[in-house]
Amino acid sequence: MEIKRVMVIGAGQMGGGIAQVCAQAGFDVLLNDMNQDALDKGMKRIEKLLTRAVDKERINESDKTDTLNRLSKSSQLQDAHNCDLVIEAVVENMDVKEKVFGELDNIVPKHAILASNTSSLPITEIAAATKRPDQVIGMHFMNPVPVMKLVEIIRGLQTSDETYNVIKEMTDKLSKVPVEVEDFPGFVANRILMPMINEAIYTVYEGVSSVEDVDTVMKLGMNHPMGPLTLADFIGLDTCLYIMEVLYEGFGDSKYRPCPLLRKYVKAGWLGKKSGRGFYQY
Ligand SMILES: CC(=O)CC(=O)SCCNC(=O)CCNC(=O)[C@H](O)C(C)(C)COP(=O)(O)OP(=O)(O)OC[C@H]1O[C@@H](n2cnc3c(N)ncnc32)[C@H](O)[C@@H]1OP(=O)(O)O
Ligand SMILES: NC(=O)C1=CN([C@@H]2O[C@H](COP(=O)(O)OP(=O)(O)OC[C@H]3O[C@@H](n4cnc5c(N)ncnc54)[C@H](OP(=O)(O)O)[C@@H]3O)[C@@H](O)[C@H]2O)C=CC1
Repeated sequence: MEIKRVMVIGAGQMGGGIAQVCAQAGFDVLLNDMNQDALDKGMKRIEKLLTRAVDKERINESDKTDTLNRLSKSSQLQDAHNCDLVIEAVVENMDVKEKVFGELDNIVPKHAILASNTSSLPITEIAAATKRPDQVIGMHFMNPVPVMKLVEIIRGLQTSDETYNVIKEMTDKLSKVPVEVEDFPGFVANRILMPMINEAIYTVYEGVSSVEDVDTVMKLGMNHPMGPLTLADFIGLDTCLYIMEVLYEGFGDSKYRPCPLLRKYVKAGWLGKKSGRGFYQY
């Protein structure tokens, strides 16, 4: 099966990045969000990043124009009726994802593949919301999508070899590096990363050190490009909390309990960079 037309659902920080790299790789892309404001902001951000790439001479003006011409906005799921692949990047919530996949299953053509950019939720369960579980797969991009090379490809229990091979080939075309991962909570990336971020939050919560100092320790001591609390703000504290909850529930092990300070910040609406306040102010 050849993929030509792609819909990306959710015009947040991940959906926008995924739509951009797909359009840059030559695919026709529909960026979908039910929130018109998010859609407009997502498109503007893509344009800004492409302009920056032109300024840095990584692409030329006509690459930028061609990429933008391959991108369109969509506010209705029905627009997926002629797409070969849909990549979902809405909020990290199983009920919302199941609803989106259930609806998509009745809209997209028979041959279409449905992928989720979920960072931790079981692909097998998302697939069960459709009548095509063999054509459902996890395609977990890293943030910021245009910069990070990795894509975790997660096979659900019923994902077919054909679906896996099409998505692996697609990932290669996006100039990303695929790593095949089994369907377990948090996959590989977040099973390792998120407990580290949660522990950094506990370190502040227990008064061991300040936010700035925890970040400095990990930046200068371990050569991490960002300290864990800056990274948590960058990912989104809501997303960090949802992932910790998936790990905690999925493994039933207290070592994954989310730090109460993380819960408190999310309840306050301090979601990190995207809301203007998290461990830092933006
Ligand atoms: C939660 C999950 O499910 C999984 C995840 O994604 S976990 C998060 C994984 N990501 C990380 O760990 C990111 C860690 N941070 C980094 O690697 C770096 O700090 C960074 C790449 C984000 C920024 O790098 P930096 O050297 O500090 O800053 P800067 O020089 O401004 O940026 C480097 C390049 O990245 C680009 N960039 C930075 N932020 C960007 C963004 N949000 N979107 C697109 N491009 C971005 C810049 O344009 C720049 O490219 P050019 O040099 O070509 O202009
Ligand atoms: N942040 C990160 O670093 C990473 C996140 N992910 C995963 O990517 C997904 C998205 O995360 P992220 O981009 O950070 O989140 P954001 O909050 O930035 O964006 C989510 C977007 O999806 C929209 N949305 C929510 N529900 C629906 C729906 N039913 N239909 C259409 N659009 C909807 C939201 O609209 P509104 O604002 O109106 O709610 C918002 O625009 C999550 O599953 C997350 O776990 C994966 C890798 C890294």
